[in-house]
Amino acid sequence: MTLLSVNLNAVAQLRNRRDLPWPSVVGIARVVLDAGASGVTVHPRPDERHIRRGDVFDLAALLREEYRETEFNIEGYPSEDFFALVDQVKPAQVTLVPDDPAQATSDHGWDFRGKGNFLTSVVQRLKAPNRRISLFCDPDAGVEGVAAAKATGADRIELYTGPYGGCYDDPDRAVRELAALAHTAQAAHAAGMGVNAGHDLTLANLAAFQSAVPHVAEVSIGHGITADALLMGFAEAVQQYRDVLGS
Ligand SMILES: CC(=O)[C@@H](O)[C@H](O)COP(=O)(O)O
Ligand SMILES: NCC(=O)COP(=O)(O)O
Repeated sequence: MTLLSVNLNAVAQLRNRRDLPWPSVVGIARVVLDAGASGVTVHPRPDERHIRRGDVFDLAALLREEYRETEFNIEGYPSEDFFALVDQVKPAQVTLVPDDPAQATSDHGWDFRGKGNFLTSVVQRLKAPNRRISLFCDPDAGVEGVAAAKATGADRIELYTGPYGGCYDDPDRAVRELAALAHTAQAAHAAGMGVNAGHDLTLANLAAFQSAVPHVAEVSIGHGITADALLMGFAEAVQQYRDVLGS
């Protein structure tokens, strides 16, 4: 069984088109949590192109007051602003990504060997009771990359599934991407690390991913499920993704 955390970035980006409060990020969070999502994910980027700091605090209050059994996952680059936000919000999970502020989206995992000392100090600074630290991880990190990730003291890796998601019109490459993801997931499990996954997962590619890649505890999905929700609504979309995940 793999849990589903719904990323609300795309909802916030739609809201930001106008100086108006809808669609409501908190309102959609309620819908997806009521539909059985295990939590919500946000990636507050420095330019606030989608999720704003206020959204983070509003969502933290919602989960603390109304959805105590669910998890808040905050993604971001470990800047001083990010540390301060995490200290104030105290999410259940922090997912660290090596993103430059100018990046259009997250498109690579950490260089665990080259940034090992940096990540070790960051993980130690973020460690707290009831908080999990996850590191964004390239699909081909393999045994050596996972060993370097483990050495930082992080709890989990998050498999970057963007290259797999981009194979929607290339089934042969999709098989190769899944093999790399499965190898790294197996290595993480053997090393005693938890395995998350995310980026460009969709209803169309999730079943093959779920069949091929072992030990995945949680997927965080935003862009694809939002596209589906425009057609079927978020409650139905969450149910269909959960049906595939068995959660
Ligand atoms: C880390 C990752 O792959 C996504 O969670 C990220 O949140 C995508 O960011 P954008 O929604 O800004 O593309
Ligand atoms: N960590 C991946 C995530 O939260 C959502 O990524 P995407 O589904 O919006 O590509």
